[in-house]
Amino acid sequence: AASLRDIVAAVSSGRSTPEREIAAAKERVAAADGEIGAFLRLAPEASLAAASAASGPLAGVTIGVKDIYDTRDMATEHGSPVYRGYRPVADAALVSMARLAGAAILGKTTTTEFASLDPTPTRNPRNLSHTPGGSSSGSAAAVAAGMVPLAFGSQTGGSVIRPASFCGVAGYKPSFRLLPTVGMKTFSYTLDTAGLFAATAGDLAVAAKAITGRDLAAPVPADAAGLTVGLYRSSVDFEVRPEMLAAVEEAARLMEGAGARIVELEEPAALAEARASHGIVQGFEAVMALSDEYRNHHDEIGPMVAAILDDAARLEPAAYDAARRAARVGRKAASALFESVDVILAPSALGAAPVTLASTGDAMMNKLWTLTGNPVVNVPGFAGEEGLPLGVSVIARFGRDARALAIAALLQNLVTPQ
Ligand SMILES: NC(=O)CC(=O)O
Repeated sequence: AASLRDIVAAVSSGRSTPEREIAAAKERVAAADGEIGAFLRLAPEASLAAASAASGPLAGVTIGVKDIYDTRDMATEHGSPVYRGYRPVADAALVSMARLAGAAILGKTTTTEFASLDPTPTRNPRNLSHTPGGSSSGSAAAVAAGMVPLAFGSQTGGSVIRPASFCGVAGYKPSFRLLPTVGMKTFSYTLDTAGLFAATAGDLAVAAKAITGRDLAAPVPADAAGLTVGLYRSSVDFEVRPEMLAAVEEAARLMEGAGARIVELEEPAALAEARASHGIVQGFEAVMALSDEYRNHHDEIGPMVAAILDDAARLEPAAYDAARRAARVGRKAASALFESVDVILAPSALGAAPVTLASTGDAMMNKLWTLTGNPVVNVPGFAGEEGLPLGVSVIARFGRDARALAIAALLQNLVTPQ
């Protein structure tokens, strides 16, 4: 299927029209989604007709939106029976901004309940016996299957970068709060981050620029001359499968071959402690954010999210405050890392997608960077066992999203030359 940039070029040149792109996307969903299950529902014809007449930098670009984002024209159920049939009055901010940029919100994609851990029925398009990852399961799968060129996800632990890695697509977890989470169901209000999926890092940059109006589509360097790239050695690398460690090494070798200086970065203790504090921050805030659902619908919600809330309900405020202090110290340590390197390379997941639909995998490789708020881009194209994809994360200093996207695009060009 055509990439986002191909569609934008075709529509702006008159070779295609938004109406044709929307019809083609609907056909792709009808043809592929029966066995994948990425979409929950498609937008009403009136909305798609309005999008067919839209103009703007994303005219003709169809988007799959994770069903924790409010949509004015479709039910928004948060992956939960508690919200069955729930109809918001207004679009979430990011949805509204995408419509203003001319995009067509094609439909809602599956999410784990409240964007936590209870898996959806969605399958990995690369191998249907494997999980697509979570919590943005349908968004990653819809892009990986070529149904839509762009999808919205979110990350509180690893819910953009991990499914992007499992499904072999580019994923972007922006600097914390770069994209608004207004109208997106809250799980943890100091962690929840709106994110994007597309075929390539270049497509992500064009989408992010069009939606935000920020100059996030910086020119992609022809080579890595002058770049210093940190090869991150975390305190939990013993949990990473050898094939993923090899993929990160390959990414470093490719960058070195393109002129980068590679330096090994041992994880500072402050970042190991910050990673260990993520669960306490996440759970304590989720018990408050979901207080009504937890108390009035406890027996209806999924067993995994219920267990997380049961555990977190026992946390004392002092424990949460200590975890927040560790997070703040971690953010300072993360900032110090970037005094010596331009970007960091690290695993996007512990390995390839597990051969199960009963779990969406483990956020171990992602949750630190969600907590520190650094921009992360998953670069697909590394090959794991059984032909399953592996992704490598390009991580930049907080606020340097254009740099993260540009260097990720460079790495992607090295991994899979265009
Ligand atoms: N929402 C999340 O990020 C949870 C996960 O990593 O699966």
